[in-house]
Amino acid sequence: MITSADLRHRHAEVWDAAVRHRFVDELWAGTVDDAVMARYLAQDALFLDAFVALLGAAVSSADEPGARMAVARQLGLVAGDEDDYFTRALARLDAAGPVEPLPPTAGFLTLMESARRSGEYATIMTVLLVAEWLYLDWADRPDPAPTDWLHAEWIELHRGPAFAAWVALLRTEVDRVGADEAVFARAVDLERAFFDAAYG
Ligand SMILES: Cc1ncc(C[n+]2csc(CCO)c2C)c(N)n1
Repeated sequence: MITSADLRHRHAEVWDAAVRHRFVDELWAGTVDDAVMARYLAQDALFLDAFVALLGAAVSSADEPGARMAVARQLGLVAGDEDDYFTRALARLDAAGPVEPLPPTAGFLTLMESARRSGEYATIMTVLLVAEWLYLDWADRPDPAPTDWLHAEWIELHRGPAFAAWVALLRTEVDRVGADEAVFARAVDLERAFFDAAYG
């Protein structure tokens, strides 16, 4: 069975392009243009809603009580802290209005909906794994944090021991039940395209 480590290795080129994206560099440097940050976060709010639904599907389809409880705990966290950041960030950027999904967002919404409808725990967990692991990877730089809370908190939400433990759980689960490689590759492509789209 293919492991999460193999998958990341096989798709390293696109993975690394996402993790070292201009958006990530600028976020760390605290120099992301407000218009770029607003476009990114408005799209990510759409992403996040489908992501919460997908976490619900993972809770529902888990084949093991310990894993179900761990995913349910994470679902509660996402609905709390992360939602609070979006509310404050979008208000500050004057970007709280409704937006249409750009193509990478639409691609993610389709991928997540199809995983959710499949009810396949392995497929659902593969999408969650890419979304969380790739974010942990870019947020885990040793660089000093930017000073503006708008940038610093977006980094803080994606690193630290609790978030790393959640990613470790996703890897363990995907390694246990078997990853869906096509879904993994599609999700990595979409992560890179999602950063590109923030630049219009
Ligand atoms: C396009 C896109 N991909 C991945 C994430 C990462 N992510 C989604 S929900 C969440 C909360 C923690 O479980 C995290 C880290 C994102 N925000 N946007």
